[in-house]
Amino acid sequence: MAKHICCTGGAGYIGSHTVVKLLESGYKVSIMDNLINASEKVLPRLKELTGKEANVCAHKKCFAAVDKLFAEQKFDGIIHFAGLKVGT
Ligand SMILES: O=c1ccn([C@@H]2O[C@H](COP(=O)(O)OP(=O)(O)O[C@H]3O[C@H](CO)[C@H](O)[C@H](O)[C@H]3O)[C@@H](O)[C@H]2O)c(=O)[nH]1
Repeated sequence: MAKHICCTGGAGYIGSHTVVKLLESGYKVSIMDNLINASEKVLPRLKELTGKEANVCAHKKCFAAVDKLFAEQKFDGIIHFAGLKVGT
């Protein structure tokens, strides 16, 4: 059975490229991203690029959606890309 990876920040720059590679490599992928610095348009592009569908939790600061994701899904690993840069 395919390993299941949760990718936080998976709609962002590095995260979305990682999701593409994971899907192409045969992993099952869940994306958790609050879209604070990403566009929803990225999400359908991931399927267009890979022909495979990620499970998406674009939670927009809805913590209940995050709780639901973790209650319903079992993950083999989590890759954490959800973060904001601080300007200098
Ligand atoms: O609390 C948070 C904070 C952020 N995010 C999400 O995390 C993702 C982070 O991705 P970013 O694209 O913001 O950051 P990256 O580090 O992937 O990429 C950034 O750094 C790169 C170089 O390291 C390039 O400069 C790129 O253009 C720039 O966006 C975003 O989708 C954002 O919505 C959350 O889900 N929750």
